[in-house]
Formats: sequence, structure tokens, C-alpha cells
Amino acid sequence: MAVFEEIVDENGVYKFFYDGVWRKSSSGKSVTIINPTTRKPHFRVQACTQEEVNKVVETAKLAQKSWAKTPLWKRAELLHKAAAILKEQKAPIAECLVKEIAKPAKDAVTEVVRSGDLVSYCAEEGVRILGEGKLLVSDSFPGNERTKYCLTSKIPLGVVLAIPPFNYPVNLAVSKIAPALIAGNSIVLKPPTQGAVAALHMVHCFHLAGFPKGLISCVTGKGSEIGDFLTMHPSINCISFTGGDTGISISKKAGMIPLQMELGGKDACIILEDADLDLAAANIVKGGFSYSGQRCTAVKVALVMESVADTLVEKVKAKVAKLTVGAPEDDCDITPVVTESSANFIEGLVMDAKQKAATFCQEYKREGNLIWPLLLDNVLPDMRIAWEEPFGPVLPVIRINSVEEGIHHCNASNFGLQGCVFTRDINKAILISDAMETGTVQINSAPSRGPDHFPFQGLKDSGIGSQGITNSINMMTKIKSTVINLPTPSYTVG
Ligand SMILES: NC(=O)c1ccc[n+]([C@@H]2O[C@H](COP(=O)([O-])OP(=O)(O)OC[C@H]3O[C@@H](n4cnc5c(N)ncnc54)[C@H](O)[C@@H]3O)[C@@H](O)[C@H]2O)c1
Repeated sequence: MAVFEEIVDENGVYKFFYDGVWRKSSSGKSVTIINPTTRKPHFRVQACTQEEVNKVVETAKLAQKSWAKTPLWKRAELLHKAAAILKEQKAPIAECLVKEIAKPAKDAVTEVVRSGDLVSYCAEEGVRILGEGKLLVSDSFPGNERTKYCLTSKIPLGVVLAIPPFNYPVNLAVSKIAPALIAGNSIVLKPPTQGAVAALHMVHCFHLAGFPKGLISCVTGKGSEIGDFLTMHPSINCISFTGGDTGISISKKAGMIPLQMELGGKDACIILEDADLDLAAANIVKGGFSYSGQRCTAVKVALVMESVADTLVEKVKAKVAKLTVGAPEDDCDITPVVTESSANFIEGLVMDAKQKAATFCQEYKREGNLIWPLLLDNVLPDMRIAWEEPFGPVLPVIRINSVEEGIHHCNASNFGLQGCVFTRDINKAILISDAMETGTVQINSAPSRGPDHFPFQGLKDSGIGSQGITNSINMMTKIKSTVINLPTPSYTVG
């Protein structure tokens, strides 16, 4: 497409972006992106060098200084422009998502539109919350007269490094980029390999909106070559990361800078005896199998009261049988998982459950990266699938005999992202919500991130900090105080 002509070189390798220009890496090397459906090379991106990362970060540092002095309304105006272009270009970007990460065609379009909406909302929220500060007076603290007026405002951090995961490479990139920019920071984006080309298209939309040179950069390459170099770079002032355990090692290595970490989950769904079982079954299937289970907030274990387990399992089975399985281009419900190694990992969990005698509600079936949806009943705590995140279309059911047993399983996990409970008794639901050690509990609905302005956070190994538009903007700022000192208390006149 003509709009995106300049982002690709004459050999069909996608360029990286900094200082307002699309460039080829001096490495002369590229990283290949395999289409999960065909398992054949589909795209190539630049393998950037450490010297290039240095240049990118230093340019971002310079650009941030003048961006911080750009009026807030102008920053918002540019974000609104970028959001509009992103939505206009939803078709080519969605097409990349289909080819790179096998996202079903309709969901791919939804991701881009949702991203545009997020950017606009962020611009609006930014002008409100960054335009306000606080006034404190000294005489509220013992021993003080009213001689000091403290004005607090929010100032940017500097250069924000954004690292999104493969499953939402556009949405989870803009959820970092937009708050960073509205708050006056510059951005260095390191997209995931699978999803990099969609992310590069998205960055071009920001470029077309007219942001100043150097403010937004995007480097691509092997995590092993530039990952640590980027996350430990002394000129990076904040890291916003979404992904798996990599985030734990980044947190240990990063310097004294604010971190926003959105990591893995093992979201539990507790189903009580009085639950609306049709509602629960519909949510378990949607929550467990949308995008083939490759969602941080997928239902990853169902904890069902024994007395309703047979009925619920039958209802879930009936719905699983209706899921379509095939290519993302055909908008199937279940599409190939992102890589062959992912598929192998999922298969390992399935084989372990088989060996330990879980009940297979469907036959296990796999062709290449495509794994048919699988419900495993009578899963026991000694099975890996009871604890590990498959990130695939496999859902374990653990039968429980008390609410306490369900809460205990949920809280014994290293993860604490979200959880959900199905019951008609709101009092019980609140008690369970309080007892579950997770960042969010959904009552009578599957876990999910969003709407994007809701706070979203994980406890334990599921993350550091809280995101959601308002929280992300606040997280990407620092408080600055200016104190006006008066020679006499201000209430002595008159
Ligand atoms: N909590 C959330 O909001 C949330 C949302 C989506 C996905 N996730 C989690 O993400 C995981 C799946 O995504 P993934 O497979 O892309 O995760 P991942 O941890 O493998 O990769 C995430 C990102 O880190 C990059 N990376 C890899 N090594 C790096 C290094 N040494 N330094 C810097 N960056 C490096 C990758 O290229 C990618 O961009 C799952 O565990 C899922 O639960 C969490």
C-alpha cells in the first residue's frame, strides 16, 4: 500500500524507525517472522545493532526535552490525529496481525479500532488529569504557620521504553505509547518478533500524524542481542513491559527506574452450586478459548463445585463442539498458536495430564501449530496443567468440594492476575472476591482487560504497578513541588 511504501526496503525487509526516518540496519541482517498458519517465512524485519539502539535512545532523550515544553493541548491534538489515522488504516494493520500472529480476521480489526479509541481517550484523560495539580498550605501540619504554599504538578519521566507481547502487539503498544506521550515523555518501542510488522505500521500512523522527529522510535531485532542492552540502558527512564517471565528477569536487572510490569496469569474461574450454569458455561468457553487461549486474562482453570460439575462440563462440552477450527483468514474461533515451540509446550502439558489420568472431553488433535480445543476434566493438583499457563486452547477443570478449596487453589498459584466467580449470591461473591489474591475479580463474567480505562494489575508474579489509562499516565510522571515561602503568615492582613 502506498501509505506504507516507505517502511519497507527494496528487498521486502521492514525498516526500523528513528529521528523521523525509516532506516535499514547497518547489520545487514534481518529477523524472519514465520506465519503461524503456513509455518513459512512471511515477513522480515531489521536486526538492529547495539550502536543503533544507542543512537535511538540518545535521539529520544533530546526530543523529549522540547516535547515536555509543548503545550498539553497540542500533545493531545497530535494523539487524536494519530488515533484517526490508525483507524483509517485498520485494514492493512489487521492483515499483518492475521499473517504474523494468526489472529482471527475480525478480532484483528477490533484490536486496531480499540487501539485508536484508547489513544483518543488517553488524550482526553491527559488534558484533564495533567492540567490539574494540588495546593497545600503549611499550617495544617503541627507547629507551622500559613507561610508556605506548596504547588504540586506532574512532570514527565524522560524516555519510556515500551515492550509489548505478541498477542496484542498493537493494543498493548499504544497502551504504553499514548500515556507516555501525553505526559511529555518520548518513546522507544521494542515490538515482539511476531507482531513486529503490525507494530511498525502502527508507528507509521503516529509518524504521519506529525509528531516531532525523534520522539517516537521503534527498534527491531533479537531479544538476545538488544533486549538486555535496551532494558539496562542508562538513558531509559521507565520501562513498561507486558509479557511472560522475561518481565521478572528485566525487573531484577533494570536500574532505579519506575517499572510497569504486566506479566502472566493463571486466572481461575470459581463456579458455585447456585451459579447460572448457562452463563458460566458461555463465559468459560469465551474466556478460555477466545484467540485460542492466548490471552493473559484467559480462563486458565475452572474450579467447579462437585455437585454441579457434571452438568457444567456437559454444557461447556456442547459449546466447545461448536467452535470453528482453522485459518485466521476464515475468521475461525480456534486458529494456530503463535509458534511451533508454543504448540510443543502446550502438547507437553496435555501429555502430562494424560499420563496422570485426566479425563479428556475431546480427543487431542494437532496439525502443525493448530491445536483443537480441549477440555480436561478431573484435573488434579499434581498435574502441570493445574498450575502452568498453557497459552493455548486447553482448559483444565478441577472439581472442588468447598469454596475454601477453590480459594486455596487460586491463592496457591504464583500468579495473581484476575479471577472470577459465578454465583447468584452477591454476598458470597463479595466474600470470595476479597479472599482471592488477584489484581481483579470479575463477578459473573470471565476475566478480561478493559474497558481500557479500568485499572488493570497483577499481584505476585503477575506484575508490578497498575495500568489502565489514568494509572498509566500517572505512572509515567513524577510529582514536582514548588513551594512559595511568605515572610509572614498569609492570614495576618485584614
Ligand atoms: N498481564 C498482562 O497484561 C498480559 C497481557 C498480555 C500477555 N501477557 C503475558 O505475556 C505472555 C505471552 O507473551 P509473549 O510470549 O510475547 O511474552 P514474552 O515474555 O516472551 O515476550 C514479551 C516481550 O519481551 C520481549 N523480550 C524477550 N526477551 C527480552 C529481553 N531479554 N529483553 C527485553 N525484551 C525481551 C519480546 O520480544 C516481547 O516483545 C504470557 O505469559 C501472557 O500471560 C500478560
